[in-house]
Amino acid sequence: MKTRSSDVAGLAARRAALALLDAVLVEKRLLSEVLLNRTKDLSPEDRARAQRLVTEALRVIDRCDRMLGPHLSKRPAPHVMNALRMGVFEICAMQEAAHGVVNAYVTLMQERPKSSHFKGLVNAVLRKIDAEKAKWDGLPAPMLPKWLRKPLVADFGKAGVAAMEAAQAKGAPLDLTVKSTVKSDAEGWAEKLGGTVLPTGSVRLDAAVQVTKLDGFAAGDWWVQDAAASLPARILAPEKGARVLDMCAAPGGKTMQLAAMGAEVTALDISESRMARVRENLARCGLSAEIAVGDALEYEGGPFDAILLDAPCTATGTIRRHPDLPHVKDGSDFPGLFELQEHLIDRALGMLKPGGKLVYCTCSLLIDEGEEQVRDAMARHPGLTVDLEALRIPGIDSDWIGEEGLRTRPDYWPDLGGMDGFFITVLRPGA
Ligand SMILES: C[S@@+](CC[C@H](N)C(=O)[O-])C[C@H]1O[C@@H](n2cnc3c(N)ncnc32)[C@H](O)[C@@H]1O
Repeated sequence: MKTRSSDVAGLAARRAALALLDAVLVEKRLLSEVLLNRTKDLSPEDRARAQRLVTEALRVIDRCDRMLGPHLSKRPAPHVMNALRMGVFEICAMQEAAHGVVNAYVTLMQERPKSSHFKGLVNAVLRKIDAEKAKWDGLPAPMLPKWLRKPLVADFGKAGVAAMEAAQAKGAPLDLTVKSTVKSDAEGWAEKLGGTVLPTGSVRLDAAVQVTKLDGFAAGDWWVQDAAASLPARILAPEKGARVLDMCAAPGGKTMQLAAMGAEVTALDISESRMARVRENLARCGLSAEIAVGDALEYEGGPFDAILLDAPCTATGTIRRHPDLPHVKDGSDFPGLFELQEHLIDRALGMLKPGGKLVYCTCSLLIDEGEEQVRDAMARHPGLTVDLEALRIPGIDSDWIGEEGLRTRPDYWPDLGGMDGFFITVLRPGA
């Protein structure tokens, strides 16, 4: 996706955003899989703009379709429909001046023979949308697709799911984990970067900042990590020198927390390419860990004082940051993940020293990947217990802790900007 010499300001980013929206909604590709490749010829500013446009539009695509519905007697081809959606999003949600938006999407329609004869439709519909943009604020919050909504309603009720959907539509702020575990350091960085310290110790900034330009990034004084994602390592809280296996480690946020706490960490992951990011992150932050690439189910190591198993999962707890996920997935690969989680738990329990602990977590909203996994593991491993006391760390509301572990949700901390959905527990094998 190249910038063309004839492009007016903003057109290159819009062209890329539209191509990315096509990739998600038509090709069913995750943004993380296509973003770098499809924006590689753009300037860093245009790439950031394209990413922001498509991500924010995806959060409210449902609302864009509601605005468009009355103006379309039949749905046009996907590329045209996506251009209309981007136009509605820019006019209604971003409050951009309509003439610039209309011109941009009409120009983009003209660039492809198959869409060029729809330029009149795009022009006419977007102008009508501009005339009725006041309706936008009254539209209901976007709903999750049925395949995901149904199991969530069964677990959290309709009101619970509606609260999560409202939180997901708002997006996510940017959270940092400061390298030191001393609270005053988090306060110092919050002051320096214009953020706030959250009850659990992360520093929260406005999401619109460019991370790599911030003070402390290059020096590795902190790294980006959602507040909820920082909890498993805070809960594991290793003693200095403890042998800890981070069993599914890449890209390494939790490895770095554990290493910064003084643990002797072995970071294991099946993906060589993702492991390269762990190496880079450790180097940037001046931290060290033993690196192992391989399948955790076949890994022969240990025994360990503690194991962190941040298992591969549906990532449904991160939809506020990854709004492409519900459009790309359909739930068909979920049972395979649940089975893998079960095998990984069994493997982890077999690598612990007597008296050791397993911190199991998933960035998922599904009970099958959290509470249900714990109940099943207890049935398979007589004597296995949940250490609920270990979950009671500063900033954690005791209402979030159930019999099987700690559950966070996107609608928690509503006044602070929410948090990712996670399930975290501490398991201790019997003697
Ligand atoms: C949720 S991510 C881990 C995130 C990481 N703990 C962090 O905080 O940055 C899950 C990871 O599991 C890895 N994975 C999947 N199957 C695996 C297996 N059989 N053995 C080891 N790692 C695996 C994936 O490559 C992925 O990096």
